[in-house]
Amino acid sequence: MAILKIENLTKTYPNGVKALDNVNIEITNGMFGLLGPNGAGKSSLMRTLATLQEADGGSVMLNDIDVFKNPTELRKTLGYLPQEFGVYPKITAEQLLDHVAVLKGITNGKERKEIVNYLLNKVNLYEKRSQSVKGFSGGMKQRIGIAQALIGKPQLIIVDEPTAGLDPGERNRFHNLLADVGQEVIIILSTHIVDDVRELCSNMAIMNLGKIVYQGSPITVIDELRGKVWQKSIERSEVADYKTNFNVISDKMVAGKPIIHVFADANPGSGFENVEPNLEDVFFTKVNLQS
Ligand SMILES: Nc1ncnc2c1ncn2[C@@H]1O[C@H](COP(=O)(O)OP(=O)(O)OP(=O)(O)O)[C@@H](O)[C@H]1O
Repeated sequence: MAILKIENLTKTYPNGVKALDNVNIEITNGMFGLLGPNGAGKSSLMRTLATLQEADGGSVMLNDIDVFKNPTELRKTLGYLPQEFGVYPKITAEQLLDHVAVLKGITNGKERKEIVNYLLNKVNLYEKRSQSVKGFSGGMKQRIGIAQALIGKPQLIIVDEPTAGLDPGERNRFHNLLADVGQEVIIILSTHIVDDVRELCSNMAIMNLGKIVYQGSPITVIDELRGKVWQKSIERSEVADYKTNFNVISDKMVAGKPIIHVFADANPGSGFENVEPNLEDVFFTKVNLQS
């Protein structure tokens, strides 16, 4: 079983932005969701774990590998799918995987061919292996991206905002693929899409303004909110007033009318009804009410 221990991680950019503010997380096998709004610091954390940028302080251990002291060791066992997966203009799917396999130190040509074919099949792109990756759809690009991340049997796989820009069908296929990669390794899924985490992850953390504001299972944190989320349909002109007078978690338009969710220990007033909390409520409670 793999364990990733992140301790007291800090990073302040030269412009003064504190992107990582004493981050502590422990992650074991399976899919771990890192949820946060844009600018929360997720990419900074992912890039630091992938040894693409240095932290100012703190430590990261993957089993007995000290990631900052021994980045080369970490890279041997890392699969990384960055937010923007850039590819060379003319390269085919097969050539791309072969190239990454060379970079990961698989020097034997026959072995490389076997791995490349296995992965092309696994991500359902074998038939497209001779096509230029540049012309792939968003979903196909993400699947070839995960295939390259799987080369070399990594213990830690990091995927940064993998479903942004995918249509629902592509998103589904990508989810199935991630779930299929299995429970053998640590997969960190960084996203601002609450549904991605709800559907895939047994453990998660919520990040905001460089800090971890929650870590645990989605189910536990939903249980903690039970009985405390109240819903009311109001007029558009009333939204600002309600935001001033109540702990409004979120407001959403349903059939042209705003429906607000309010956080309160007891019924906040007439017209409110208690509703079953969802992960989106959790996310907005942690992000909006604590910052
Ligand atoms: N190279 C950099 N120099 C200066 N500031 C940066 C740099 N990279 C990120 N930031 C800032 O650090 C904060 C965290 O950014 P980061 O990209 O890590 O967040 P994020 O949660 O991944 O957001 P997004 O989903 O938008 O990528 C933001 O305020 C961002 O503007």
